[in-house]
Amino acid sequence: MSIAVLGAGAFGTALALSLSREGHAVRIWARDPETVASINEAHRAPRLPDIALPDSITASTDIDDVAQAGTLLLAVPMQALHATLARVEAPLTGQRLVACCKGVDLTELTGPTGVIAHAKPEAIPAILTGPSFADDIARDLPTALTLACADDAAGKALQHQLSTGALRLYRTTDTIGAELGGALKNVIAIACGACIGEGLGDSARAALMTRGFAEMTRLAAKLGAKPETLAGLSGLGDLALTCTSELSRNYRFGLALGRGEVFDASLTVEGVKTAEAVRRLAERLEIDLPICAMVHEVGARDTSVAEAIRYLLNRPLKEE
Ligand SMILES: NC(=O)C1=CN([C@@H]2O[C@H](COP(=O)(O)OP(=O)(O)OC[C@H]3O[C@@H](n4cnc5c(N)ncnc54)[C@H](OP(=O)(O)O)[C@@H]3O)[C@@H](O)[C@H]2O)C=CC1
Ligand SMILES: O=C(CO)COP(=O)(O)O
Repeated sequence: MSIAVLGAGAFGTALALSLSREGHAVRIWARDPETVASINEAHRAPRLPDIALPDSITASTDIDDVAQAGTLLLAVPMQALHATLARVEAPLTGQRLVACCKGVDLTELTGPTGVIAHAKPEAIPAILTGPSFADDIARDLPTALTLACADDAAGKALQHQLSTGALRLYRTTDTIGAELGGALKNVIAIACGACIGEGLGDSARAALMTRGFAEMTRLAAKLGAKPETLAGLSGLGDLALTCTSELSRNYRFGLALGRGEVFDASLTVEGVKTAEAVRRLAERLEIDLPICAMVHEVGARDTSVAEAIRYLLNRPLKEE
């Protein structure tokens, strides 16, 4: 079954490259004609500029043409997913739509598989998520990810189709758990970056990671996810990576907040809008997610990092 990627950013291009090494010819849809020309003529993607692409990776601005592939990897930012799917006019009956984005949609308050199910009910939704930097995948470094699909037969087929020599996929049917882990870890990574940027130290970061994980599992349990999914690659695994590495844009965004520096607005930082969506979800479900709430306020510049930390430290003492 053929594979195509919607979105010519760092992650979509890295996945295309990884699959091309297994002999797949991969087509990429990009909205920008200059990006398409760069991929087809210079064999470079502007958002992954240091890596040369093989001839077997080609690009087009014609989304309906690219979207004919049996497996479509959806690698646009979370808040652009619905609009990108809406651009595809032809029905996607029985096609496997694999979300590669991390977040919660601000309009629908669902993760990417919910958005896919709503926008393209005739397709099979899945999500590929877990600890991986695009650059590592592009350089063929060892990586392990979670492939979640409620349809287990389709999930098995995708696991085999998308695994490569360096990219090892584990499988689950728990799409809610997989997508919430990937979405929420970005919010906690912003908190951890802000903590280090403010000079509060590694002990405080460990506390934020642990209590942040408690918030992740609390929300996930309320939405019917399995606890073991949150404890796996898509949850704890990605939390560990993103909260400790300066390669993460979410972590670096937090660092800039803590240091009072300006951050490059052209970079994709999923945790900001996810924090807002999660705040709304928490209010709707009547659950307490104080770290996520503080990230939302600090990201919106309503509260300073120092005030947010003071608030978290002064909450009533309770059992762990
Ligand atoms: N980079 C990474 O290491 C990883 C990223 N991810 C996830 O992958 C997703 C994409 O991230 P990444 O590839 O890094 O992001 P990039 O910023 O590198 O690229 C984003 C891509 O989406 C396109 N895009 C942006 N806005 C829109 C829009 N409104 N409509 C259509 N296309 C749009 C961009 O086009 P243009 O260039 O024209 O702006 C670009 O092709 C995110 O959810 C991220 O969390 C997951 C794992 C690892
Ligand atoms: O999701 C990622 C790592 O798993 C990439 O993190 P950033 O989006 O913070 O760069």
